[in-house]
Amino acid sequence: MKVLEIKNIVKRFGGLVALNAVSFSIKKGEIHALIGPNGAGKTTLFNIINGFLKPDNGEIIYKGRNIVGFRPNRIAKLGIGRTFQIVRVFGHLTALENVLAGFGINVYDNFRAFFEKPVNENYIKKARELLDMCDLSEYYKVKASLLPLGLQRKLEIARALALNPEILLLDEPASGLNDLETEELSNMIKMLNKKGITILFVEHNTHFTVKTAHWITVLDYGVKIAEGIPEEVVKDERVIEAYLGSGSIG
Ligand SMILES: Nc1ncnc2c1ncn2[C@@H]1O[C@H](COP(=O)(O)OP(=O)(O)OP(=O)(O)O)[C@@H](O)[C@H]1O
Repeated sequence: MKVLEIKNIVKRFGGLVALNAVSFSIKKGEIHALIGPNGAGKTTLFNIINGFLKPDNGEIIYKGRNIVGFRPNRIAKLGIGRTFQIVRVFGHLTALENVLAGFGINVYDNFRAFFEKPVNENYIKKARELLDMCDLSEYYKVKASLLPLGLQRKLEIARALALNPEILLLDEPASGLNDLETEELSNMIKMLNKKGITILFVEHNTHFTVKTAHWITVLDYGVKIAEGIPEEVVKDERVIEAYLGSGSIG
């Protein structure tokens, strides 16, 4: 069953066609990777799915409706969460406060209210559960800026989970992580997926991608050039050529 359909998406920046009629769909319960050389259009597509950018053409179908034009907050509330290429945890807040902040507009009237209102015990309990799920329980009192990058990425995921997403978009989750952190993150993503969360991630790390994803879609210069199971996609001649041409094999 399709949970998200990307249909004929076109995005231009001036004369540059960043996405040229890209179509593919994400099945419920899968871990789907979106890969491609630098400048292929991956982040642009993420930003379109999340409502940060509006495409020039095409539709994003979620829960039976076209969400193009919806604001990012509305899309997040509908069930599509995300993390960013450059980690965006609140460095001056503790790990627990970061997850509490993730409950966001569902709990607080505005961001200031987060600091002014005493937090309901139930939300603290729920936030501790999310930290626990992301192997962060022992760090709940630690300021986010003091955590190593691998844990900051997990924290960003824990915060995104606060909105109870059906689909989680992860932008280069393994970027900057060492081998051990990368493996832990891969295991965590698989565990979240087993709990029922559909995952779409963008990644340059081929090893991580092949190990983690069930299905891979490949973009090159804004065009979908291949899709399939990891073992087949990495052998696809068009894919190898695209990466060799760019000089950046993951
Ligand atoms: N706001 C913008 N204004 C102009 N051009 C842009 C903008 N955002 C992206 N582009 C261009 O669109 C193309 C696709 O960029 P995008 O960041 O989506 O690629 P990517 O596949 O995510 O690359 P990377 O792997 O390097 O992050 C690139 O040529 C980029 O320079």
